[in-house]
Amino acid sequence: MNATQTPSEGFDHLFGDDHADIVADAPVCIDVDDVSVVFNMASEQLNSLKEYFISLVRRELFFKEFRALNHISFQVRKGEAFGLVGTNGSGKSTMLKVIAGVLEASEGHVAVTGSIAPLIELGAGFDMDLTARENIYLNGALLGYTREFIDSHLDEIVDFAELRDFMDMPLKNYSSGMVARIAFAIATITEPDILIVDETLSVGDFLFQQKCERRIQELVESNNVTVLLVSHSIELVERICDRVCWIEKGQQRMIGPCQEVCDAYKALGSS
Ligand SMILES: Nc1ncnc2c1ncn2[C@@H]1O[C@H](COP(=O)(O)OP(=O)(O)OP(=O)(O)O)[C@@H](O)[C@H]1O
Repeated sequence: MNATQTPSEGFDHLFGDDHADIVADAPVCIDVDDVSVVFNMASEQLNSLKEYFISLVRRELFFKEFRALNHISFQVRKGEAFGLVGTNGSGKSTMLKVIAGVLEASEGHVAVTGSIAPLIELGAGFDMDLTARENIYLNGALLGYTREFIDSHLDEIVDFAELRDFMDMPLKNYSSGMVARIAFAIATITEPDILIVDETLSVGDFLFQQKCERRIQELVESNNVTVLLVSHSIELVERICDRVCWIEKGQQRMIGPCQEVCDAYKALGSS
């Protein structure tokens, strides 16, 4: 399937390996239908908030439109591991934010069935002044967990993150890798319907990255959890994903079986 195909066309024959075959008949749980995202950006370079307001009051401030996503369409089935690849600034995170409901599409629609655990922006859903323990409850509540549920799973979360000695330290004193550990541990303590993983894992050390990858693989193998993965590690995408969508400079370049799309994407480097 290429960028010009509609999402409902030519879908089923694209699955290659065993896991992909298993989920090929599952119901669609993410339907991205002709989505565009347009950002308004100030057309002049303004150096301070003061300059901005003066220009605004004088009606001298003009905006130009920037299309971060241009008519993107794809469907993801329940239990599928779906990757998004593309070079820097191509719109992958923007796409994830629209799916997670953090950002509204300027045009088109996204329909999502099920609960989402979004690991998109590191620290989103956390209060850096609170301790890690307090943040586990705060972030857990945002993911829909009750206090009783967190109480009974706290040890498991802390053990997975391997940060038992740091639970009463404010999160602002954590390194980015430590924040990622807490965020990943909370998000995957149960099986969310949809797990969205952006570059969150890249700040973790290699041991923690391996642990997260194993956990993601377990969730994928359960056939119940849909995983949406954005990573610049093409090897990680190749290991985890069934299908991949390549978005380049806001345009949908290619969608299909993981290896096929990854090979085409990697060929960018040799052209
Ligand atoms: N709030 C915003 N306002 C204006 N432009 C934005 C905003 N958010 C993103 N953009 C722009 O949209 C484009 C796509 O950004 P996005 O973060 O989705 O890319 P990406 O593919 O995830 O990039 P990377 O691989 O570097 O993380 C970029 O040019 C970025 O500057």
